Amino acid sequence: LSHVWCDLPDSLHRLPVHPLWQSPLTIPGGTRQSPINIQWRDSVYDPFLKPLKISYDPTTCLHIWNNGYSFLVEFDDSADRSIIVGGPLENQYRLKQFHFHWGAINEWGSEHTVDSKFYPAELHLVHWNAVVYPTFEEAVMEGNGLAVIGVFLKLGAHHEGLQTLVDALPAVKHKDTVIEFDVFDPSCLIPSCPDYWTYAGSLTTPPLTESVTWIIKKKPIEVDENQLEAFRMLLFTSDGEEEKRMVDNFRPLQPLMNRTVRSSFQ
Ligand SMILES: COc1ccc(C[C@H]2SC(=O)NC2=O)c(OC)c1
Ligand SMILES: [Zn+2]
Repeated sequence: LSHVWCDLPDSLHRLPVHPLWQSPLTIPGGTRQSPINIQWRDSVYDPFLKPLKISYDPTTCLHIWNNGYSFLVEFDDSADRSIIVGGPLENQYRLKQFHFHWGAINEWGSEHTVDSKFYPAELHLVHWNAVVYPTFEEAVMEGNGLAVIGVFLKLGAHHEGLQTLVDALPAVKHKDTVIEFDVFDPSCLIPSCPDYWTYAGSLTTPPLTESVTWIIKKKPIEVDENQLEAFRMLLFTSDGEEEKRMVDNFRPLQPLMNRTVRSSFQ
């Protein structure tokens, strides 16, 4: 795919939301692309799925960074201090970063859909298999390299835990800005209900590699309108460039192809 990216005129490469990224493009020959629609009635209960065990150390939190696609909260992943284990996973995986995808309006914004319904936003907590692979970059290229927990956000009550994050966003309004963010426990963003769906998929931004075990929580978290609006005030563009609001940073749905979505619940 790298040849596809490099033979586009530079002007195209510089678009904040790369048309190829937004297109229904799947990796040529890709058989496990993400995101997908989760058809509840087609998911298969797997009694052998374990509960997902989440243990994050809030002091591993490093900074918030606007990378021009989303805003990322990054963690110190130099040791097994913030990890997940169990669920569909064979190994434990280390937390590297979390970020969100959202829409310009509340009618859409999530990457995955449930019975073709969009949520206004979706949280992705990105973990990598440091048991088997020496670096994150290598894990990104391997079928069992990454595990991403997806959490849907729905419009409702104010979310206290999210607000500490929202209060920091004006400081990372522009692409390539970063601020220190040194104590945050992302488990406050994960519903207490243990139910999830899981399937084999991919990154949803370039390099789109098919290295992600997706764990999508059944229950959404509730956030209020002001908190969603705070996401929409971020910019794709750098300071000094013509402002483009950071909205609709989600990839189109990809074909399920020969995959089954399993559920941890009946
Ligand atoms: C070079 O490695 C990468 C590149 C991009 C992402 C972020 C993608 S993947 C996802 O779930 N959502 C996103 O926006 C990544 O995350 C694991 C890893
Ligand atoms: Zn994502």
